[in-house]
Amino acid sequence: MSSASTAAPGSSASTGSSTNPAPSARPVLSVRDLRVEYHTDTGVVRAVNGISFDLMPGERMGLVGESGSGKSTVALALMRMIRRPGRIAGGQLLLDGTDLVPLPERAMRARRAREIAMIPQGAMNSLNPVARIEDQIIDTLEDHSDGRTSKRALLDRAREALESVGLRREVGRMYPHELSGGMKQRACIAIAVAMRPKVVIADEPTSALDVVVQRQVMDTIVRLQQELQVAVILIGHDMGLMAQSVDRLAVMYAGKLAELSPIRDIFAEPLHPYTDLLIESLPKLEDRGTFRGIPGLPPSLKSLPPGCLFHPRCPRVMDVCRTTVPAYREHRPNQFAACHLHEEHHGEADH
Ligand SMILES: Nc1ncnc2c1ncn2[C@@H]1O[C@H](COP(=O)(O)OP(=O)(O)OP(=O)(O)O)[C@@H](O)[C@H]1O
Repeated sequence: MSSASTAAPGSSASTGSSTNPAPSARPVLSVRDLRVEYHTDTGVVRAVNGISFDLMPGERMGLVGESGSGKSTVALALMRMIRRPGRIAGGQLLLDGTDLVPLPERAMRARRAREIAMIPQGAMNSLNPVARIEDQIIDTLEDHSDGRTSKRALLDRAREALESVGLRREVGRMYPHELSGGMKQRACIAIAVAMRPKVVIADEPTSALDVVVQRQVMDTIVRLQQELQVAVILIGHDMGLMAQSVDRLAVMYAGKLAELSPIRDIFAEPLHPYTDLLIESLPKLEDRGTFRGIPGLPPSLKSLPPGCLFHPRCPRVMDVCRTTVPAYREHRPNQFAACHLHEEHHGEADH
C-alpha cells in the first residue's frame, strides 16, 4: 500500500502528547454496532450499517467520507435526533456507560447539551438574527438549568463560553450580522460548550468559510479540548484540515467504517485502499491544487453489493472481496479496518 506524504500531520495541534487521554482511561462514548435506516417509499436506506468505535475523554476524533456516506446520520443518531422516516435500527450508544438508545425522550432531553452537544451543519446561519449572542447562549443555559441559577451567574457562564472559543466578552453584546463568518461559527461552538458537555459533535464546522478562517475555527476546536477537556467528533470532507486537528481519524464508506487509526498512522501507512485513495486525491503542489476525485461512485444504500462495499471501486480487489464482508478489526495496534488485505488467511479464502 502506498504511503502518502501530502498533508502529513505535524502541527502542534496534533502532537501535544500531554493533551492525549491516558491509555487506561475509560471511553466517554462507546458506539456498538450502530445501525440507522431511513424507510422511504422506494426502499430502505441503510445509512449507518453497523459501526463501532470508542471515544476517549478529551479526544478529538475526525469522521470523513464522501457525501452520502452517513456522517451526519451518525451525528444525529448520537444526539438521538433521527427523525422519520429514519430510525435507529440497532446497536448501543453508551455515554459514560449509559445506553442512550432505549432512554425515554424526556431523559434524553436532559442529557442533550449537558452531556452531549452538537454544532449542526450550517449552524451559523441559524443564529437568531434579532438576539444578542450572549442572550442566545443564556437561552441554551436556561433551557437546561434547574431554574435556580441567577441571571448574573448565567451571564458569567455565557461570557466564559465566549472566552473559551477565543471571542472577547464584548462580542456577547453583538448581533449575528455584526460578526464575521468565523466569529459566528465560534459563537455556535460557544453555545454548544456552554453547558460543559463531555462530548461535542461538530458537523462540517468549517464549510462555507475561507481557508484562513477554517484554520482559526479548527484551532478553536483544538483549544476546547485542551482547556475544557471536551471530547470532540469532527465531521468533514477535508483530510488535510483533519490531519492538523484530530488525534484519530475514522473513514466512513457507504454506512460503514472502512478504517479508524491514529492520524499519524493513517497518513504514514493507511490500512484500507479507500483511505489510501482519499489521501492520494488530496491536492498536491505539483498538480497546482487540482482535486483528483476517486474513480467510480459509492453503491446505492438501498441495494448494497455483496462482499466488501468498496470492492467495485477498489484497485486492490481480490476474489474474496466480491463475496465476503470483511470483518472490522484491529490489524495493527490501535489501527482498525475492514479489509481482506489484512486478513491472515485471505489467501486461503481466495481459493
Ligand atoms: N431524511 C432522510 N430520508 C431518506 N434518506 C435520507 C435522509 N437523510 C439522509 N438520508 C440518506 O442517508 C444517507 C446518508 O446521508 P448523510 O446525510 O448521513 O451522509 P453524509 O455523509 O453526512 O453526507 P454529506 O457529506 O453530504 O453531508 C444518504 O444516502 C442520504 O440520502
